[in-house]
Amino acid sequence: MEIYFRAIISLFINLKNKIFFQGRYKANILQSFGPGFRVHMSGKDSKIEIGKKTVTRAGMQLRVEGGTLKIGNQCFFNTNMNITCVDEVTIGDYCQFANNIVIVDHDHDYKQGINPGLVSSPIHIGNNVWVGANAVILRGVTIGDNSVIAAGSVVRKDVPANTVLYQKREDNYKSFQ
Ligand SMILES: CC(=O)SCCNC(=O)CCNC(=O)[C@H](O)C(C)(C)COP(=O)(O)OP(=O)(O)OC[C@H]1O[C@@H](n2cnc3c(N)ncnc32)[C@H](O)[C@@H]1OP(=O)(O)O
Repeated sequence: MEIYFRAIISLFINLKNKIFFQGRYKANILQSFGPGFRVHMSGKDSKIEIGKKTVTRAGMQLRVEGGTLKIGNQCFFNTNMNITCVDEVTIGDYCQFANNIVIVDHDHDYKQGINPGLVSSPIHIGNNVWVGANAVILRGVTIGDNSVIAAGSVVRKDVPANTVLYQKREDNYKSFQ
């Protein structure tokens, strides 16, 4: 029952976004958007394309300010997924995203003093990529097909296809008794 309810809500969300953002928002009608799915778009060049059968849990936020965001078919986004795009972000088919993931394709150009501009570069995520909880994917990164990003990683460099990225941390235990 819930699946049909979600499909109907998603249809309305798509319709609202299509009317509001006109040709700049394209999404297949077959989606299952969770509560709090939000699209923010500013700038006439902003574009969002979403393939079919996207499933999102609560709190997915897509913010595009002059860039292009493309999400492929049959991707799953767990709670609190957050994508901010001023340049280009592409996600392939069959990708799985865990909770609290941030994808951001720009930095503040902090070396330029107060109120700096932005520096940006595209992010490309291949097909069948699994991203663990609390990962942050930074500008300029390409993640190859079938790769895994371990929970808590900050992805700053390209990840080859068919690999697991994990960033080792040391566990330290100090007794207080
Ligand atoms: C839609 C959804 O996805 S919902 C489910 C969400 N689930 C998650 O977010 C969980 C994500 N899972 C992980 O991060 C796991 O730790 C995995 C998948 C990376 C483990 O992969 P495995 O191949 O089994 O790795 P394994 O446990 O053998 O660890 C290999 C090494 O990586 C290290 N490692 C594993 N995970 C992490 C991590 N998240 N951060 C840092 N280091 C890690 C291990 O300590 C180990 O180091 P060692 O070789 O010095 O002992």
